Amino acid sequence: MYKIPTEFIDKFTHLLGEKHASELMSAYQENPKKGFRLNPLKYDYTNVKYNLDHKIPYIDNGYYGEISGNDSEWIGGYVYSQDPSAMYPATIADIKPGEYVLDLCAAPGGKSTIIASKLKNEGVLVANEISSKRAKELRENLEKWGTSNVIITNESPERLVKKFKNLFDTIIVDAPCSGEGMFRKSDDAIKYWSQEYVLTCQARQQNILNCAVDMLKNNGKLVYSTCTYSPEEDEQIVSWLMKEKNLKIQTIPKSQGISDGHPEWTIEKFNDIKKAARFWLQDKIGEGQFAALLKKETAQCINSNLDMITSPSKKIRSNIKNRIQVISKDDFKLINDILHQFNLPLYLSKQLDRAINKNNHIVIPALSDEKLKSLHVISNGIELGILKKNRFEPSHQLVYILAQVKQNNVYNITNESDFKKYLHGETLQVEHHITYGYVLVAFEHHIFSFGKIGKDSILKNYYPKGLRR
Ligand SMILES: C[S@@+](CC[C@H](N)C(=O)[O-])C[C@H]1O[C@@H](n2cnc3c(N)ncnc32)[C@H](O)[C@@H]1O
Repeated sequence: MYKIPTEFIDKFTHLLGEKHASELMSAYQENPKKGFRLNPLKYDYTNVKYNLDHKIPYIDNGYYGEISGNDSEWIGGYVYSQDPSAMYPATIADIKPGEYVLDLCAAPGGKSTIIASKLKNEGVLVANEISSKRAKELRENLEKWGTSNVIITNESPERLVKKFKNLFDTIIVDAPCSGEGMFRKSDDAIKYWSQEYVLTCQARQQNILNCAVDMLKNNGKLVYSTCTYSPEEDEQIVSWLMKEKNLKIQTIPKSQGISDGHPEWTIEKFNDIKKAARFWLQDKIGEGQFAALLKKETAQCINSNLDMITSPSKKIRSNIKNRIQVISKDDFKLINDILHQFNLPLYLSKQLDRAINKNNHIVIPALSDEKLKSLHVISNGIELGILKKNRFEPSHQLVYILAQVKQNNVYNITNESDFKKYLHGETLQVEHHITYGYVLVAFEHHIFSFGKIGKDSILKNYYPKGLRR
């Protein structure tokens, strides 16, 4: 571990006093606290090999413990590894199915996977990430989670706000920060720390939040969180949101070990800043975290552009029709023949008539393409598969969605060595299998791929090349 900068130690000794600062500095020398969450969107999701005795109190399906990236649970998207404190911010807005939610700084997807679990495939989640490299990881994690109602964008907040004024019920800004709560996990966070960097982060956070507030609808909820301790990036930002943006801070549930915010670390000293939450390392419940919930209460009723998004005008509708190929009767039969070899989640069956053909990719969009025009959209809703000469090939994304309901057409790999071979891209010799054609492939009952069994009893490998290991 890198040496913690003296300037940082002095700053927190001044803020916390000798005793608490020294407790914090000692806690930096201990091992990070680990946690994981099970995925309630999957069928039989508690059927995992982990010890579930140590529940994290504030989060559904969250547990203290460690998982491995080689586990079938991880590979199939049945579990997500996450710092226990980092699970907290996405729980405080009490998101309900059907809401329009924006996760503005979303990669790698820790908060977005919680939001998707809460939306239960109803409503819309826009998961945005400014870095294109990190946006790819976000997509992989959200697909594995089995999300159907998500739009992944790779955009700056400034460009998003032009499209999405006054639209969202809830926005999460899990802001880029100086990472003082991550010193145990990341040497880079220590290496890059300086007071100047804290102030750079503060300015960036204000820019992001300026856009976020404009994208919230009246009465909308804003979650602001960081994994840092500096008041400049935490309480002072919340104070600025209250004073300059007129947002109202809300009471949030705090289980044992979660501390209050510090009004005395701001100029305005609003007593309500106490409603914010802090996770101190010395309280041993997770890594460092700050979170606050605020509400936008504007006097006048602002028209949201939600209507335009959900039901495009006649003119727009006809433009969309011109650009998107209608699925022909024959193609629809090809698609249906494959899909109906599996059990479909009810919401998917109900939406099949919304499927469109975009350059032979069969997609059920979460939002109309017209509204997303000019944004860099990485994915929008569900891709069911691709039409190739007189056949339909189901997409890998569909695997994770089908895993939400009980499936019968599954080939269960029975030993770890074959599991590894399949992940590597090899074919397998199957025994005693009566079905031919597409099957879902599982290990330890965790579905993670499609495969295709031929008359020669060979299971052809459909695990995507980009994921093979
Ligand atoms: C703390 S991380 C987000 C973690 C994520 N919410 C999760 O739970 O997995 C902050 C993210 O903000 C992104 N970011 C950096 N600068 C940004 C900016 N100016 N606007 C929006 N996002 C930015 C970073 O690329 C990073 O992925």
